[in-house]
Amino acid sequence: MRTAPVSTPCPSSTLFLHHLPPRCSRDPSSRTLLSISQATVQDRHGGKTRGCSSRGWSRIVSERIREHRSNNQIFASIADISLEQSIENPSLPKGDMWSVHKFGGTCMGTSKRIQSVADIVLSDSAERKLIVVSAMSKVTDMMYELVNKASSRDDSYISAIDNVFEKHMLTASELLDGEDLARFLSQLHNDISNLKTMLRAIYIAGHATESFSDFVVGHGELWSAQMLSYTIKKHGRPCCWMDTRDVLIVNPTSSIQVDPDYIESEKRLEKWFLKKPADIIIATGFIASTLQNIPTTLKRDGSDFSAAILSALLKSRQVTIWTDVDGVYSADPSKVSEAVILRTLSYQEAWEMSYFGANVLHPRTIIPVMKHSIPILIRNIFNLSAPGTKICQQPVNENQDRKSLDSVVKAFATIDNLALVNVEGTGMAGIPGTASAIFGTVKDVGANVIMISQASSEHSVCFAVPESEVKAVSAALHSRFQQALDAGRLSKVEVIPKCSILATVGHKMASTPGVSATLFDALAKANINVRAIAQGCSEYNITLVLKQEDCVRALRAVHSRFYLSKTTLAMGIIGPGLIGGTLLDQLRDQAAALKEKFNIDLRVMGITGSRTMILSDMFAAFFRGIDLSRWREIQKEKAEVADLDKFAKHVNENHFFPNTVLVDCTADTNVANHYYDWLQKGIHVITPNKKANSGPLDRYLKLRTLQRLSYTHYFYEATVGAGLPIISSLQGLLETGDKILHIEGIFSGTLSYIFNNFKGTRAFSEVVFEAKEAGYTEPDPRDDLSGTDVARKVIILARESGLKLELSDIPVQSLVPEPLRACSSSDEYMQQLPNFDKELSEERDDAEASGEVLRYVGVVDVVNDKGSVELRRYKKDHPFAQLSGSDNIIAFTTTRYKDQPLIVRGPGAGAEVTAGGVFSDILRLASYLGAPS
Ligand SMILES: NC(=O)C1=CN([C@@H]2O[C@H](COP(=O)(O)OP(=O)(O)OC[C@H]3O[C@@H](n4cnc5c(N)ncnc54)[C@H](O)[C@@H]3O)[C@@H](O)[C@H]2O)C=CC1
Ligand SMILES: N[C@@H](CC=O)C(=O)O
Ligand code: NA
Repeated sequence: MRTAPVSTPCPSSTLFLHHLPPRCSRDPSSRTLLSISQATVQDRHGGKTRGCSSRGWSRIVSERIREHRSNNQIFASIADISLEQSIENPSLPKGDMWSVHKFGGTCMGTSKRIQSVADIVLSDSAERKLIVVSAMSKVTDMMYELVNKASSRDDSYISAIDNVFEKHMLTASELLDGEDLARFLSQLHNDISNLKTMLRAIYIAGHATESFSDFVVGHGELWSAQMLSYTIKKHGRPCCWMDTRDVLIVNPTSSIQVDPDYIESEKRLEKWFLKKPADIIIATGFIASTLQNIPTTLKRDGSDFSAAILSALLKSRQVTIWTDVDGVYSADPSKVSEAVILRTLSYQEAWEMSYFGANVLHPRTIIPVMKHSIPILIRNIFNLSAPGTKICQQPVNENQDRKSLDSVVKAFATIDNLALVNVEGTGMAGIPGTASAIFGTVKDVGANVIMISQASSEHSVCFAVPESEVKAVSAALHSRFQQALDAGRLSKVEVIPKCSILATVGHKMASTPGVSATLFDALAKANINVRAIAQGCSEYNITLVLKQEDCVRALRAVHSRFYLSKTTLAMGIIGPGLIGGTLLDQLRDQAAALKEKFNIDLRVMGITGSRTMILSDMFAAFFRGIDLSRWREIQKEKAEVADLDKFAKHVNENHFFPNTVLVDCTADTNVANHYYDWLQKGIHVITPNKKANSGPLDRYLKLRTLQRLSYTHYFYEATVGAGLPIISSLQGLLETGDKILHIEGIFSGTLSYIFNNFKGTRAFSEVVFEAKEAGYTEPDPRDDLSGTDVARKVIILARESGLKLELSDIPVQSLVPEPLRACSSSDEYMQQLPNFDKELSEERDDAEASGEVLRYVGVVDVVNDKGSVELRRYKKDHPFAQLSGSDNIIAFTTTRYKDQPLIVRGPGAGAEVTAGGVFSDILRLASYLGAPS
C-alpha cells in the first residue's frame, strides 16, 4: 500500500474507518482499507490527543477492535476514547450568540471566492459562528464521475482523480502558505491516495454501493471546509473545522431523502463541542452519517439542509444562505424582467415558491429552522449591498415588498412540460374508490402527480403529470379501466399535452376576497384560457393549468396585474406618417413618466410603412423594443421590405408580453380589413383610421360583435373629432340609458379651418393649401373637400347610435368641382384648384350679404334613421359661426339633453391632437388591462 509522503503531522483529518459500511469488512480489499484507516483514526483526534503517541493510539485502537466486531462498534468505541481523553470543556452554548452561514459551491468556487467567504465570516459580529460549506463548484460532479468511471471499469478514473487533486492543490496554494499549506496538502495527499485505493476496489468489484459512493463524494466538502478553516486561521482567528459525519445523524428514508435524528445529532454535537469549543466552526455541508456511522449524504436537500439542521441544533439567531442572486424574486426574472426581489417571505410562502423551482430553499430545509422561528436570510455573495430576502415567521413590514398593500399575492411560478389527464364518465359519481383506483394505477407506473382537480359533480377527475410520464399513465389507465370504458361507465381517458402550471403564491391569499377574481380577470384580458384549477385550503397557492405556449404571457399578465411590475404592452405602429410619426414621438417623450408614475410600460416592437418596416431586434434588444429616440434613423438604416402578416406575427408572437396592440395610423382599407383577424387572435386594435367603421355594414357589424364577445379591445376615438371625446361621450350617453335623437356638427377640421379663414381676403384654394400644410387634411385632401371624410364620421356616429346605414345612404354635397373629381392624384387636384376659386367666392359673398356664414356640417337624424352632409348657412351669432382654427363642434340632442344639446367643441384635426387622441386610447387600453387608473 502506497502512502503519500507526509511532511507534517495531520492534526485534523477525516476518519476513514468509521465511515466504512459494514460490508467493507467482507470486501477483499477491506484489509487494506482497515490499515489505512488506522492511520487516519489517529489523525482525526489529533487535536485532542496530543499527549498520546502514535504507537499508544494504535495500541488502544487495536484493543478496541479486538473488543468489538463491527466497524460501527469500533467507531463508537473510538469516539468514547476521545471523550475519555478530552480535557474539561464548557458545554455547548446555544441561542442568539450563534450565527449560521452557508456558502454553496459557487461561493467556494475559487481561491478568491474562498477569501471573500472568509472576509464575510470575519465581518459577522456574532459571538459565535458556524459556517457550512459545500464542495468547490463542480467538485461533487467530478467525484460522482470518479465513482461512475471506476464502477464501469473505466481506467480514466485515475487521471480524473488527479484532476481533483490538482484543483484543490492549486486553490490551497493560492490561499495558504507555510505550515498550514503543508498540513492541508499532506491531508489532501492522504485522502487522494485513500480514495485511489477505494476506487481501485470499486473498479475491481465493478460496482459501488451507495455508501461507498457517498463516502467518495463527501470529500469535496471535507477539503473546502479545511481550506476555509485555514484561511480564517490565517487572519489570527481561532477556528475549527467540523466533519459533519461525526455530528449529523440521519435515517435514510428513500434514495432521495433522509430524516435527521435530532436527538442523536444534538448529543454528538455536544460531544464534538466538548472537544473543540471554537468560536468559529467551519462545517462540511451535504454529508452526514447514519446511526450506524455509515457515511451518507443529505441527498437532494444538500448543504442548505445541513445549515438548517445545525442552526436548529444551536438555536441560532439566524441562518444566512449565500448564493449568487440578490434574493427570492417575485417571478423568474428571465421571464418577467420587472420581477422584484421580495424583502420578506413567510416560511410557508418560501416552501411554496421553492417547490416551483424558484431560487429558494427546499421545503425540507425550512422545516428545522421554522420549528424554532429562526429567520433565514438569502443573500448574494457577489452583491453585498443587496439586503436579500428574509424568510421568517411573520413577514415584517410587508409594505416594502409591493407597491400595493391590498394585494396579498407574493409571487408567481411556473412548471412546464406537463400533460393533463382527464378521466371522465357518469359511472364515477358517488362510487367510493374511483379516485383510489385512478391514482393507484398512476402510482403503479411510477408517475408523479403534480396537481389534481375534481369538480363536486364527480363526473371527471383531472390531474397533471410530467409530459414524459403521460404515455405510460394513459396506457395504464386505459388498461385498468378497459371494462368501465367498454361498458360506458367511463366515457374517456383523455390526454391534453403541452401544458404548464402557473402558481400564485401568497400568505392568506385564499382568505382574501378578490384575489382569484383579479387573477382570472388578468388572464382573461390577456386572452389566456385556463384548463384546470386547484386551490388547497392551505391558502398559500392557487394553481392553474394553461397551454404551455401561453405560460410566459400568463405569468407576465398576472405579475403585472398584482402591481408587482408594470403593465406592459407590446405595440406595433402601422403608418408612421404625420399621425403615426407624431404618436411615436409622443410615446418617446412620455415613456419614462408612464413607467414611473403610472406603472405602464409601452414597448414599440415594430413600425411599418407601406413599403418598408423595422422590427425590434429579436435577440439583443428584443424585449426593450425599438429605441424611439432614433426610430427615424433606424428606419433608414435597418428597414426591411414591409410585410403586414410578418409584422403582426413579430409583434404578437413573442410569448413574453401579455398583451399586444396594433395601432393603425394609415388611411388604408386593406389594413382595416385585417382588424377582424387580429382581434380574433387576441390582438387589441387602436386606430384613427375611419375605413373599418365606415366600410361595408356587414363587415362592421361582424367586427363589433367579435369585439363585444371577446376580451380584446378595439378603440377608435380619433376617428371622429380627432382627440376630442366624441365617441366616448356618445358611448357614455348610450351606456347610461340616454337616447340619442340628433347629432349635428362640424366634423371636419379641414373644412372648419377653411370656412373659418375664408373671409374674402384670400382665395379658396389658398386656404385649402394652408389646411393641408397644417396637417388637417386627409392624405388625399379630396377626401375632405368631397365631404367623404365627414360622411364617414356621420356613418361612424350613426352606427354607434344604433342605425344600420351604409356610406352610400348619406347624401353628400361635394365641394370638389366636377371637372376635378377625376384627377389622377391629389397633387394634380391641388394644382388645378385655383381655377375654380370663383364659384365658392360667390357663394361666400352671397351669405355674407345676408349676415350669414358658410359651414360644412354633418347630421345624424336618429329619429328618422338618416344622415346628411352639406354646406349650410348660419347666422353670425350661431355657435357654429363662432369657431376658429380647425375647431370641430358637435351637438348631441338626446332625451336628457333635449332643450339644450350637449356640446363638445375644440380642435378636431392636426397632428398633435390626433396623435394625443390615439395615445389616450392606448392608455385606456392599459388601464383596462390592469394599469392603475
Ligand atoms: N390628420 C389629422 O388631423 C387626422 C387624421 N386622422 C386619420 O389618421 C390617419 C393618418 O393620417 P395622416 O397621418 O395624416 O396620414 P399620412 O399620409 O401622413 O400617414 C399615413 C401613413 O400610412 C402609410 N401607409 C399607407 N398605407 C399603408 C399600409 N398599407 N401599410 C403601412 N403603412 C401604410 C403611409 O405611407 C403614411 O406613412 C388617417 O386614417 C386619417 O384619417 C384622424 C383624425 C385626424
Ligand atoms: N381630415 C380630417 C382629419 C380628422 O379626421 C379633418 O379634417 O377633420
Ligand atoms: Na375623438
